[in-house]
Amino acid sequence: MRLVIAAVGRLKAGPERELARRYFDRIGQTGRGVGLDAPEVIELDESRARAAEQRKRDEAAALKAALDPKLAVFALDENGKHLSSEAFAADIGRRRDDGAAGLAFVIGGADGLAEEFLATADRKIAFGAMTWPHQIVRVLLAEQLYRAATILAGHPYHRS
Ligand SMILES: C[S@@+](CC[C@H](N)C(=O)[O-])C[C@H]1O[C@@H](n2cnc3c(N)ncnc32)[C@H](O)[C@@H]1O
Repeated sequence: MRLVIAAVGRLKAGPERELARRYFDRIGQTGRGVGLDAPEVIELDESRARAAEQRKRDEAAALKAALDPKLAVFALDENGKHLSSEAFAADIGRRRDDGAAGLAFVIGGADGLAEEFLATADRKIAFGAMTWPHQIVRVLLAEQLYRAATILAGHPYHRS
């Protein structure tokens, strides 16, 4: 099953990019045995519109255009649902078993994701109630996807 990370904003060369890449590589290795592909990353430029609402609308349109409509959309949003790592892994496993084409995990830019985009997402997931910078969210997501792959594989990385 495809795993796509779509982000508004580019991750510059540096520690966050390196760490996310390290987890993506590990997902490629562990995921192979449990039917999960190595994540594909799509990075989109932030809109340069003057008004925040317009920037969010532009970014939502760019995300819609960039995402394969066959993918289920998991929006990362601080107002989303708090999930345990086991529940996150179980959801991914269920969708894989149901024959889903793939999942797109969407991270907003400095203004966040537009309400209209969030309203059409299949799931909204929060990594806690606090607001994180998109670079950190990408690393958190990479680690949780790796953890999910290890949970599905029965690998001892995750200890509950
Ligand atoms: C800097 S935050 C956006 C800021 C915030 N929405 C606002 O308008 O002040 C950038 C992106 O990181 C992700 N993000 C930040 N905190 C998060 C959290 N606690 N849980 C999940 N995603 C988060 C979301 O995708 C968000 O759109």
